[in-house]
Amino acid sequence: MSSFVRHTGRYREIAMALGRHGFGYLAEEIGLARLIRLPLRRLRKSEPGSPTLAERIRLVLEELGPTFVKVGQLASTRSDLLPEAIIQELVKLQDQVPPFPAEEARRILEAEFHQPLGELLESFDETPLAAASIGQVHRARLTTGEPVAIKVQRPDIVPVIELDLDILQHLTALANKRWAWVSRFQIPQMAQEFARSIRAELDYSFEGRNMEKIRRQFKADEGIYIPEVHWSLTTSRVLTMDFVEGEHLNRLLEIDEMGYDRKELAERLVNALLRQIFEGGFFHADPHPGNLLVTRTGELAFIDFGMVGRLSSEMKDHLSSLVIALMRRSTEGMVRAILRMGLVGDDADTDGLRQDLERLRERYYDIPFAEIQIGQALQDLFATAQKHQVVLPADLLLLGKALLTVEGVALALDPHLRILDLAEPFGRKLLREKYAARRLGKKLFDEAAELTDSLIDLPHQVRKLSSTLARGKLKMDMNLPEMEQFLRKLDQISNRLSFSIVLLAFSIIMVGLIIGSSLARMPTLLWDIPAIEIGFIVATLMFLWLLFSIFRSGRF
Ligand SMILES: Nc1ncnc2c1ncn2[C@@H]1O[C@H](COP(=O)(O)OP(=O)(O)OP(=O)(O)O)[C@@H](O)[C@H]1O
Repeated sequence: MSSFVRHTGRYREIAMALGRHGFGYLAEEIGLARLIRLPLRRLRKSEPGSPTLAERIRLVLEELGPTFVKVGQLASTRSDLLPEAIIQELVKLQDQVPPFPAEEARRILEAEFHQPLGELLESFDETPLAAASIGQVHRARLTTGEPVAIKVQRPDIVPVIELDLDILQHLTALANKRWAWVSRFQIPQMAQEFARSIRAELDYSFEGRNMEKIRRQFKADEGIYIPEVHWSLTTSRVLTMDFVEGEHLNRLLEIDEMGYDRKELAERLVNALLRQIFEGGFFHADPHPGNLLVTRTGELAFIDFGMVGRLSSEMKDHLSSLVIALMRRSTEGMVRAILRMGLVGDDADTDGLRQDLERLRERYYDIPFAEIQIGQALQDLFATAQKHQVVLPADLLLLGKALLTVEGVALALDPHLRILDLAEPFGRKLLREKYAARRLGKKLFDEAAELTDSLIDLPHQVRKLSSTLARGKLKMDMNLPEMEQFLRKLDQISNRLSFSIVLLAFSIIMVGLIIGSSLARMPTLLWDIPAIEIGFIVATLMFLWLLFSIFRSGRF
């Protein structure tokens, strides 16, 4: 409320922009017009100039400046929440801002490093290479003669963005009170999440650290180049890094003229992103052609690490289940993996989700596996999840978006690229990690897969059950034969689990004893210790007893 009193002017700008594009009724219904005492006729008088809802949304965001443009760009990754038509418009959002004067950039550099520019740098190009909403990039030379790119933040951009983020939070809260769908679509949480990532972009040292982390991963890889950060000339408002001399990856003609093998470049690009995702668990989340260059020496360079994604080991595990399900073309498996990855709302329609996934599976069925475009397939999956109110974690959507973007760049370089061929070794590694016990043989492997799946699913099921209980919504409509079947299954799982644990313990003891007995033939006689013999007899008896009781129960 306090930000409202101090910043009525900005609230008014927002209400007017909404009105100009035909959304005056929103400002009216959440009570914004009343708060700022704006006559309703001023909100209603203008007819929207653009025909579609999606276009009008983009125009409002563009008009409201950097914070809203960033919010729109982030929202464009939420294909789980927003319809495709809106996403298509949001991806067009560009920061169309003029550069700020070089004089300002010079002043900021001198203020940050407490030295005249002439002492900090050998030279500084006054004309920026590029200007965006948060900052602009200048080419310069260090006193050592080394060429660098210096990203300088716009003067006073932080308070402007902070104010907009405050206002956005206030308006979201008002909307949340007014409409039930606002919380159903998780809009307040989404606004908070966007605010967090926009704040992270405001501190360039975060970007520097992201860049370093990925640079470390590719240190030994001569084909991939991540510029080095110059920390002595880096702060939250200034980022200094090696200058990358090269061509952006969408300059196909120039790339051909330089004599590079486009097919090999495309493969290298896809591999580099897959390595970031699956090996590092930390990836460049915005690999559009403006952020990818091929250098004069043929390396593939990534720049702009303002937006990164992380793949936690839990998510990696779920993703591998999804990969298995996709490979087996199993709708059930896909449903299970998606439900585990996402937040399932009360009104999630799992039957509808299953039916739609079945349709999706049929659509992909005739396409040879290696020709499936993985980024597009994931987008289709996420959109299907969205349709049934399954909200997926932001990092997973960033992953989908990054894959889709790279797929677009790579296919422009080489239209015949088979992305799944490149992804296959990573998928196989994921599976190997998931079922490390593979060498125990196929039977045990399958059993383990099933068991792991049931166990992994347990926390989710328990969470679901406890929230249902908390809401007092548990309906006891299980009849007795079903109950009996359920208990038998539970018994079976616990017997298998006990069997595996005992088998493991027994094997460890046996190995210990074999080592022990070979030691026994040596001069130092450990074998003589009677406790070990007694332990062996007890373990064997316990093992036999457990085997007997499991087989007697007939539920193995
Ligand atoms: N290390 C570099 N070497 C050469 N050019 C660079 C370097 N870093 C940035 N640039 C140039 O500046 C442009 C903008 O940089 P960058 O994408 O990092 O800025 P940004 O403010 O995050 O912009 P956006 O938000 O539009 O992605 C790049 O497209 C590139 O042309």
